[in-house]
Amino acid sequence: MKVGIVGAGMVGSAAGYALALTGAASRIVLVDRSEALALAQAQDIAHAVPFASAVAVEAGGYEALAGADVVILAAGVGQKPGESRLALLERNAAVFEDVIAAVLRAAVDPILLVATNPVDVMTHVTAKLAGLAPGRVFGSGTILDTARFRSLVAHHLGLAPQSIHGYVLGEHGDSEVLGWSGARVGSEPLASVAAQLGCAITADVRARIDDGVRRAAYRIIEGKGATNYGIGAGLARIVQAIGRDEGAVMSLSLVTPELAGVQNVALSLPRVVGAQGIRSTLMPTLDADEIAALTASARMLRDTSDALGL
Ligand SMILES: NC(=O)C1=CN([C@@H]2O[C@H](COP(=O)(O)OP(=O)(O)OC[C@H]3O[C@@H](n4cnc5c(N)ncnc54)[C@H](O)[C@@H]3O)[C@@H](O)[C@H]2O)C=CC1
Ligand SMILES: CC(=O)C(=O)O
Repeated sequence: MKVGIVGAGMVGSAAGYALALTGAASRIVLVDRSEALALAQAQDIAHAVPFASAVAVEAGGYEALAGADVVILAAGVGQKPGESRLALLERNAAVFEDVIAAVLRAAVDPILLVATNPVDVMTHVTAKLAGLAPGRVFGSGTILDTARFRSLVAHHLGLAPQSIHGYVLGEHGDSEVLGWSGARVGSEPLASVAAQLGCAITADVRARIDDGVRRAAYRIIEGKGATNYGIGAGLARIVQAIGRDEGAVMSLSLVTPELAGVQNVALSLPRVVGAQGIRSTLMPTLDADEIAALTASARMLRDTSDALGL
């Protein structure tokens, strides 16, 4: 599978590296407005290939995206310390005006996978600019927040994150909703397992994990200026699910016709991913507080999209 990556900075290069290590792509093309950066990243990733899987890694202009099955969009600005994702919207929406047109001049009917923040509204911007079939334009959404949630719960219980099943929903950002009520460990409800292991999820534990998920990006950006490894791995995992036509369930952002009375809003819900992109959505079972929080998140995103005329 040929995968294009537009934006060869911290996120784009981490995605390329993860794709090379996992073998989720057979060909990776990096494109950036800085040709020198794209070339340097491609060469550096290519030097990992002898230790990893057989994948061709190159840099090029937009024309090099011809034949790409999936194009990851990671171009634009990231947050400065203390800055919210939504504060990036105007700058990154302007970048996408040019980027999406250039991608679609080269690649025929690709799947567009948006990582640029604020990822939900940027997914909506991309869907509108691209005009591709629903399901072929979607965002990484809360895949990273879900990974953070699973990691922190796993750490509290002393278990593997792979055995924790639960999703973060709504915005990839400050209004996101941790789906505590539906979270399970193996096939058992989280609260039951936590009690059996003597690691109850008290209000304090819950607040600490919520903060750890919701504020992770702010803390990491304070420390190293960007986040990249988690999202890079998440993007590669999504590409893998597309390439293998897996039917994997992941929390991803898609323009959703209606949620809790809010129309036409891009946000994350559990989505089923296969060769054609997102093939369906699974409505999660939530408690009353979670429904209220998800509705508020959807309304906020809809209001933000309104401001852009989406
Ligand atoms: N969805 C998620 O979970 C995450 C999203 N992000 C977002 O990903 C985006 C990229 O972040 P970083 O890689 O850290 O930033 P970065 O600054 O390291 O890389 C961005 C790259 O985009 C390129 N670029 C800018 N305008 C362009 C254009 N018109 N055409 C082609 N290339 C262009 C720049 O030259 C730069 O190399 C940000 O919006 C950031 O907030 C970051 C982490 C997680
Ligand atoms: C930057 C960002 O969106 C994240 O790490 O969650």
